[in-house]
Amino acid sequence: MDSAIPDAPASSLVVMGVSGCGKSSIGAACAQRLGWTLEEGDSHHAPESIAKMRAGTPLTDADRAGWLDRLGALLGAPQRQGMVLTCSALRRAYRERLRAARPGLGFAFLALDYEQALQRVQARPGHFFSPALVADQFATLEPPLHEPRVLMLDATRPVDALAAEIAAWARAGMPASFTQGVA
Ligand SMILES: Nc1ncnc2c1ncn2[C@@H]1O[C@H](COP(=O)(O)OP(=O)(O)OP(=O)(O)O)[C@@H](O)[C@H]1O
Ligand SMILES: O=C(O)[C@H](O)[C@@H](O)[C@H](O)[C@H](O)CO
Repeated sequence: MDSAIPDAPASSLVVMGVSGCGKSSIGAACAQRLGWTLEEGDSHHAPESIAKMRAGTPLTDADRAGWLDRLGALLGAPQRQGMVLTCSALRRAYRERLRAARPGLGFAFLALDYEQALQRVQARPGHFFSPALVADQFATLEPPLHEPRVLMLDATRPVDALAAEIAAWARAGMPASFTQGVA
C-alpha cells in the first residue's frame, strides 16, 4: 500500500474525504497531538455554498474555486507551526491547488463506504449538510491514489487510533505501523 512507503515529514496536513468520514473529529485530535493550528475548511465556504448544501444541491467546481483559493491562502501564509486543515478535497485538481499553495503538504484520506457515510450524516441532526448529497460526494470523489504524501486510512477505526497514526506519519513521514515494522 502507498502508505507504507516512507516519505519526508509533512509541512502541514489536510484531513480529507467525503462528508461524514470524520474530518472534523480526527482533524481536531491530530491538531492537538501535533500542537498544530486547526482550520475547519467548512468555515470558509461562501454563504451561498452553505445555502446550496443545506438545500440538497451539490457544489460545482465553480462553487469550490473561491473556497480552494481561500484555503490555499491560509495554508500558504507564513506560520511558525504546521496546520491541520479539514477539507473534503474530493478531486485531484482540488488537491493540486492546495499542494501548490503549501509545498510538502500531506493528505490523510479517511476512506469510508457510502452506507456508512450516509448513516453518519443522517445521525447528525442540525448540520447544514443534507444527507441527500452523500451520493454526489462519492460520484465526485477521486481517491488520492498514486499521489505524493498521502496516508490512506480506514475511517471506521477509532478516532484516537486514527489521529495517532496520522500524527506519527506527519512528524516522521511514515505511518506508525511502518515504524513498528508491521507494514
Ligand atoms: N472513527 C469514527 N468512528 C465512529 N464515529 C465517527 C468516527 N469519526 C467520526 N465519527 C462520527 O461520524 C460523524 C461525522 O464525523 P465528522 O463530523 O467528524 O465528519 P466530517 O468528515 O467532518 O463531516 P462533514 O464534512 O460532513 O462535516 C460524527 O457524528 C462523528 O462523531
Ligand atoms: O466539497 C464539498 O462538497 C464540501 O466541502 C462538502 O464535502 C462539505 O463541505 C462537507 O463535507 C460537509 O460538512
